[in-house]
Amino acid sequence: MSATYVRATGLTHRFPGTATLFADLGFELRPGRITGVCGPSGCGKSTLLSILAGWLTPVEGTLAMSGIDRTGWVFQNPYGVPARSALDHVTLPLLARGWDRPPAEKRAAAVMAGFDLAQVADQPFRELSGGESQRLMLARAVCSAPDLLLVDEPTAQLDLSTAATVNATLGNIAQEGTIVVIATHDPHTREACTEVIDMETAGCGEVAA
Ligand SMILES: Nc1ncnc2c1ncn2[C@@H]1O[C@H](COP(=O)(O)OP(=O)(O)OP(=O)(O)O)[C@@H](O)[C@H]1O
Repeated sequence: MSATYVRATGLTHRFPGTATLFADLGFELRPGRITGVCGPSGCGKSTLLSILAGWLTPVEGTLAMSGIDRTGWVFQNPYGVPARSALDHVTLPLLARGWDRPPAEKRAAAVMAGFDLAQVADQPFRELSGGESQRLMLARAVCSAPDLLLVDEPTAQLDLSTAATVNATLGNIAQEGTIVVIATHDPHTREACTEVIDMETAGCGEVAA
């Protein structure tokens, strides 16, 4: 069985005509770890997630990956089908993976409970609060069983206690063997991570030559 990892070497990025966001960033991501991408607003956290997702090529550096067949992404802004129930959103990726509906709904309900969403399972997406919608996106991502899960600011819209539930659940997902990467400036989420990529020390704010 080959090892699963993501290894970044010398990652440097800037957009055309802008300052260097980060320079010579090196790190390794492994299953079971929960890695925080931390730093102030605008320092390039979402940009680094886009590079990890393969949507953006860094201006310098390399990304080596092994064993990553499926990448999940949970955006800062939740999106869903307004009239469809919350439970349906989480069941769908399981059906897409070949599960029958009854076990898929059972599994989806259990994952939703882990994100403190049991009470909104039958509500249409349009009736969910911002924080509920965002947690729903996390539950949906978990059910697509990614090897690499990229999460952008999961606790930005949440109160302290719900944020703690989300942080604990992300930790459980990592323990099940998923590589979890979280972009955050929430100090509590940072504490819940097993490793931290500190963008502030990686060239944030440097001016391009
Ligand atoms: N496609 C693009 N072209 C030019 N500039 C961009 C592009 N995408 C992002 N930027 C700029 O790059 C900088 C970093 O953006 P990014 O979204 O990665 O920051 P962030 O650390 O995730 O911020 P936040 O915490 O506010 O979400 C910002 O100044 C942004 O305006």
